[in-house]
Amino acid sequence: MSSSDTPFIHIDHVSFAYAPGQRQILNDVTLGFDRGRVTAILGGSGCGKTTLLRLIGGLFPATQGRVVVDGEVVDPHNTEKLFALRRRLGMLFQFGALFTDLSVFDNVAYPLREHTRLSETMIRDIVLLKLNAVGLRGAADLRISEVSGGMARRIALARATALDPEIILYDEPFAGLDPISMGVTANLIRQLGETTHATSILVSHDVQECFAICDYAYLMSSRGVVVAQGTPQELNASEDPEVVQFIKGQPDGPVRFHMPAPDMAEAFGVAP
Ligand SMILES: Nc1ncnc2c1ncn2[C@@H]1O[C@H](COP(=O)(O)OP(=O)(O)OP(=O)(O)O)[C@@H](O)[C@H]1O
Repeated sequence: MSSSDTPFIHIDHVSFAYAPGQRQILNDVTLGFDRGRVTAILGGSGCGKTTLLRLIGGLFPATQGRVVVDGEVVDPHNTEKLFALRRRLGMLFQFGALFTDLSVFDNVAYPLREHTRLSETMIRDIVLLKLNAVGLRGAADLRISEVSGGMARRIALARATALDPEIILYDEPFAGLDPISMGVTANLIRQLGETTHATSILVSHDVQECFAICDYAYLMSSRGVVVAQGTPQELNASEDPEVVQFIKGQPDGPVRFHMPAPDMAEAFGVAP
């Protein structure tokens, strides 16, 4: 969050557990997302990044605190408001989640057919425009089984932006991609944000890809707290050992590689 004003999307002192008595995934976290900016939420596996996206999308209520989008508190129990919020959201799921039995064209057309009453001629024009924006207009008639992983991610991007969302949530957009496809996807996320003025939030553990395209980033830890935040330049310059360890991908540092576990000898039932 670059200013002290209330941000467009505000996660305000949120704590969260999936069920009463279960492990607290988020512990009093506060994050802000400015309108029209690309903000990254970084952190190791299981630290609650996807959970944060679920709270923004109203899939679960915060246990404590509140999630505010454009001045409205997100309330999963208020179906009408939730529906209105979801119309403003585009979501790129981990690994794309395309319909494998549909063509590329039909995948991108899907949200338009589901959520609008546009004519097929209009839908065709929009789909081709969206595919063109990701460089895949020529692939419209292919089946999903015929496209590469990198292409699939771009098709998923075209689908996520089909309804011109104001907010786009990206869950691990670089997972499983080769370095070239990663770079292409990263640039597309930036470009789509710039051309549509969407507010983009991406969760990832690919630090350098995110730093290349984001305006601001939060670093979460496995304790379910925000350990650092700032522009990529600020975070790159940080001397905080936890930040340095995460950014440089070092195995040793304040964050332990091994989860707490019984002694090896004890676990294997052999005498020490
Ligand atoms: N529906 C659920 N019910 C109960 N626990 C869950 C549920 N979804 C996730 N969790 C747990 O919540 C924790 C945080 O998960 P989350 O998916 O938010 O992490 P993440 O940072 O996105 O991780 P990754 O990078 O591996 O996707 C994990 O320990 C996970 O096992």
